[in-house]
Formats: sequence, structure tokens, C-alpha cells
Amino acid sequence: MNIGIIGAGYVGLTTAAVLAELGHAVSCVDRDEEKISRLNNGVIPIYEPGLDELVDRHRTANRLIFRHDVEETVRQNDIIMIAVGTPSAIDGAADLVFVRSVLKSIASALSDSKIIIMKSTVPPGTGDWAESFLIEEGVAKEHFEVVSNPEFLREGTAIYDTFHPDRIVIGTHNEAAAEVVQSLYAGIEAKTIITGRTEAELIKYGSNAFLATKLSFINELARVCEAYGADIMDVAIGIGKDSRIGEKFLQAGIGYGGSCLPKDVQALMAAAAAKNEPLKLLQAVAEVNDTQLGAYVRKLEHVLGGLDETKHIAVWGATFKENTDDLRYSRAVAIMESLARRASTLTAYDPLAAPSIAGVTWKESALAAVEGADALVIATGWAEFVQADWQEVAKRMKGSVVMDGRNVLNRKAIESAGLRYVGVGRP
Ligand SMILES: NC(=O)c1ccc[n+]([C@@H]2O[C@H](COP(=O)([O-])OP(=O)(O)OC[C@H]3O[C@@H](n4cnc5c(N)ncnc54)[C@H](O)[C@@H]3O)[C@@H](O)[C@H]2O)c1
Ligand SMILES: O=c1ccn([C@@H]2O[C@H](COP(=O)(O)OP(=O)(O)O[C@H]3O[C@H](CO)[C@@H](O)[C@H](O)[C@H]3O)[C@@H](O)[C@H]2O)c(=O)[nH]1
Repeated sequence: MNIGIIGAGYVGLTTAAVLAELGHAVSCVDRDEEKISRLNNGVIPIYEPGLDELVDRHRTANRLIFRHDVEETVRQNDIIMIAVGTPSAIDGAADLVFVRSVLKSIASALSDSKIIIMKSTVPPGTGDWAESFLIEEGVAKEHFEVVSNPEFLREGTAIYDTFHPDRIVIGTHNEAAAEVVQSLYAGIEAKTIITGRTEAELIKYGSNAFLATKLSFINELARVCEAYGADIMDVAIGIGKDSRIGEKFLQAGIGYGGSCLPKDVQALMAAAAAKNEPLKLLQAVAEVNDTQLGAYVRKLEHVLGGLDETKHIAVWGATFKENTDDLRYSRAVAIMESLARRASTLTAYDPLAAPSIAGVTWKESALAAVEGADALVIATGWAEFVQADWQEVAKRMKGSVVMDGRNVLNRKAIESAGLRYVGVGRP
């Protein structure tokens, strides 16, 4: 099938590459001309394991093309997929400015029958609104069908997740359209859930809100563990073994970040509040996440016997999690911003990113960053940090404190190097 994907970001680019691999002819369009010209020169603008190889293969075979003319892409493809960003507005609601602008372009180009797939994460009711918007813009109802098809991939494992989703959700009451959308994914083995449009939109928000709830739950329980001298890692294993709860997403740490969980929790709260249904549970989930970092900085302060201008702190990690270059709502960046206001020297290293943060000096390697440090904070769980040479780290540091903000390190290896291990919710 001919598919036009609008938005060449983490979702658009990954989906485009996977659909090309499944045998479709895909045009991926972005208004960012520089991004498109880089893609046409074989430069992938984001880091996502396996993406470059897949894009390269299909671009060279002409099954995947990159362009920046949205209207032309709409005219030439029967299936249009919207994968633009839906960031948080000031009040936390999803800002649909990019979606609206894409719909305007679609309206101006649409003349024959199209299926418009909403891949972007959008609030409940957006599909209905998009349909009314297109009609108001003069498009005949019989010329299009808006279908919700939310995306559940995780950054860092986006290609794998797209080929092996837990489920494919298709939101439409139009059977013919549902069949066409389902056929796009032929070759992928997954349960397909065909439901209403608003239900599909809420499945996406409900999923992210539930994942965030699991994380804030375990992070809050980690605080109780700390107070009682218990180990959250053991507690989480015991809890997760109950199949009704599940073992995944129970890793305590300095809080969840990224471009999705924080914004989608806020957007669902805003959507619910707009209907006079304030979500108290999610409010608490967000609050726990917002205070998790502060609790950890206070712990560092306590362990160091004060955090002031005499201290040199090293931080490993900048991205919001490992295996991505994405810095959006990164807790690692937030912890550096907080520490930079208090410590005299802050050195940092990340394998992929070195964002400009006042007071932070970026080093070329993990070992260079710890030179002379009183304490080391692990803010992102990169494998490189897990596998560090702790004897060498101990030699280079001035102090001995290793704060494992992601509970990923091998405690024994650290302690046998003479260093002091401090995790989250661990004795
Ligand atoms: N990143 C993820 O892991 C992930 C996973 C699932 C769902 N989502 C959702 O998918 C959507 C996209 O997320 P993302 O992370 O890929 O965003 P992104 O910011 O990486 O990419 C969005 C792209 O859309 C382009 N764009 C914006 N307006 C445009 C327009 N009018 N015409 C053409 N291109 C335009 C931007 O230039 C950008 O390249 C969001 O709604 C997000 O919540 C993201
Ligand atoms: O046990 C865990 C798991 C994750 N995290 C943190 O939670 C955040 C989010 O992680 P993850 O969900 O793996 O990353 P995303 O790529 O943001 O993926 C989420 O957001 C996407 C965008 O909506 C969805 O598609 C995915 O299903 C959903 O997992 C990161 O800061 C992680 O460090 C933890 O602290 N402990």
C-alpha cells in the first residue's frame, strides 16, 4: 500500500521504516527541511538502535522516501498517518497545534478517498474533532475516515517494539477502514483490538497513566523501604511475582522522564478536569514523581555530610533513559540542574548527549568525569555505567560515594572496590 507519514520524529521515522520493511511504499514527510535533507543524505537525526540500517536499506531501494511537501504527500497516498508531536500546553493539556496544522494541509489537498490514521497521542475526542474540522474546512465526509491507531513503542527499543507489539489498537466503527489499517500490519504477530475512536485514544492515555502509576507507587514504597532499612529491589521482586501485578516497570529510581509519561499524565488529568472529573490518583502520581528527585538530592546531602561549594559531584547520564539520545523531561538533566546550584564542581558524562547546563562541565569519558569527585551519581542506566571498572573509578575519585539513581549497578563490585554504594530505597 502507499502510505504517507507526516512527522519524521521518533514515532514517524520508526513506523515508516517498519512499514517499508513490511513491503509498503512509504513517503515520510516533515516540515523541518533540514531534517529531510539530512535523511535524504543518509543521516538519521535521532539515535535509535537498528533504525539507521533499516532506513538505509529501504531508502536505497526507494521503498521509503523523505520529503517536505505535506500537500503533495497527501495527494499521492491513499493512507495518511499523522505522527507529529503533541506537547504539553501551559495548563498541562495536550497542545494540538501541530495536529491542527497537519489537518489544515490535509484539507487543502484532499480530493479523493483517504484513510487518515492518528498515530500521535491525542486526547479523547480528538478523532471526532478532527473529523468535524475537516468537514468545516470543506472536505466531503465520504472522502475520508479518521482512524485512531495509537503507538506504544518505547524509545531505545522502538524497532523491536514496532515489530513485536503487545497489541495493535485500531479505533474506528468503520469496518472497511479497520480492515485496511489492520492489513498495514500484516506480517506482525499481535493481538488486534478494534474499538471505538475515543476508546482507542483512552487506551493510549490509560496505558501511560498506569505505567506512571506503577513507577510512582514503587518509588514511594522505596521511601518506606529506606525508612525501615529494607531493600526495594527484593520487595519489588516479591510484589512482581504476583501475576496480577507483573514484574515489569517496578524498578525504583529518581523518577520517570521522557517525552511521554510526564506529558500524558498531565494531558489525561487536563482532559478529565475539562469534564469535571478531577483525577486525584494521577495528581498524586505526578507529585510523587516531582518530589522523587529532591528526596534523592537530600539523601546525597546527608551521605556527604552537606552539599556545598566545597563538593565536587560527578554525574553519569544525561538522557531520560538508556539507549536513546532523547533529553526531553530527563531526570538526569533535572538532577544536574539541582546539583549545579549547590556543588562547587559538577562534571558529567553521557555516551550520546552533552546538553548545555549552567555549571556543568562535560567530560569525554566516564572515568574522566569522576576525576577528583567526592561523589558519583548514576542518573541514567546505560550499560557502560553498569559495566564500569570500579577499581579504576575508586582510584580516580577523591571521595567514595556512588549514588545509584537507577538501581542498576552491581553493589558487590562497587563495595569490593572500597566504594560506598547508595541506591534508591536500599539499605
Ligand atoms: N517518542 C515516543 O516514544 C512515542 C511513543 C508513542 C507515542 N508517541 C506520540 O507520538 C507523537 C510523536 O512523537 P515523537 O516523539 O515522534 O515526536 P518528535 O517531536 O520526535 O517528532 C515530531 C515530528 O513532527 C514534525 N512536524 C510537526 N508539525 C508538522 C507539520 N505540520 N508538518 C509536518 N511535520 C511536522 C516535527 O518537525 C518533528 O520532526 C506524539 O504525540 C507522542 O506523544 C511518542
Ligand atoms: O521500571 C522502570 C521503568 C522505567 N523507568 C523510567 O520511566 C521513564 C519512561 O521509560 P519507558 O516507558 O521505558 O520509556 P518511553 O520511551 O518514554 O516509553 C513510554 O512512553 C511511550 C510514549 O507514549 C509509550 O509508547 C511506551 O509504551 C511507554 O513505555 C524513564 O525515565 C525510565 O528511566 C523507571 O524508572 N523504572
